[in-house]
Amino acid sequence: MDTIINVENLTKYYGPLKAVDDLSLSVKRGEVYGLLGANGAGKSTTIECVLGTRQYDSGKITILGMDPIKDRKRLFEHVGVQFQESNYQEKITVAELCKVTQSLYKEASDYNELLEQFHLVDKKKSMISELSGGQKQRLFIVLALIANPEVVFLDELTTGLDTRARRDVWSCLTSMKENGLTIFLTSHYMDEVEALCDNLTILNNGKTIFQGTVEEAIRQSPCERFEDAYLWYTEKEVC
Ligand SMILES: Nc1ncnc2c1ncn2[C@@H]1O[C@H](COP(=O)(O)OP(=O)(O)OP(=O)(O)O)[C@@H](O)[C@H]1O
Repeated sequence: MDTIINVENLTKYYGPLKAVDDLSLSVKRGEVYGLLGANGAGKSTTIECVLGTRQYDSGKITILGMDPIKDRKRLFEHVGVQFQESNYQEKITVAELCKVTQSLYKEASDYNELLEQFHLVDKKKSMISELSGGQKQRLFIVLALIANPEVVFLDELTTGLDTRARRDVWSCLTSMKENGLTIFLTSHYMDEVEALCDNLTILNNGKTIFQGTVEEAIRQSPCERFEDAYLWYTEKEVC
């Protein structure tokens, strides 16, 4: 299986703060990879470095065989990113935003199909400002997938979604994974990580404190449940 993302000894400082400390990880094609850790652990910084939108101090990153900084333009043809709300103007309809996004890519997917999959078809004519938090979140995932990417980055995947919507997003992503999509995600929900992730890294203040599968995380801790194991790794909380 080929490697889609390879990070070797990544270190990133903000002034004196070491936000990412000697991180190495590797993501294979068709894998769902989770980057976990409390607020401020260094997840977003890592994603930005991998995408080439943030300079780093040392280490080596390859994504789809490219250097994220040198090949940033070419890279963006093959990568989907779930941006957060503040990046969009609100007085534009869902269909208009999808169309604009589609026009940015050479090999875009049919957004109508994606809107259907993510239960947003009946919102096509709605302004972004009229969507609920959960509908916006689902739209951001659709926008990330319009590029027909080989790898998609989903930051805080289902924050703000209700239980039904979370399950629907999980099943859509699982079927996309079965079609070969590689998914790199961050999440604060351990049930989601258990449901989706093949492999994961847990960060704590920029340092890697666990790498492996959910099962390995449980096995290498004194806990029986993954959520307890996660807290044991990050806070040394007793199971
Ligand atoms: N632009 C910046 N300038 C200075 N410090 C920053 C900057 N961005 C992030 N940091 C700091 O770097 C550390 C890692 O932040 P980062 O946003 O990568 O964490 P995170 O794991 O994504 O957190 P969250 O779960 O809250 O999104 C934090 O201590 C944060 O305050």
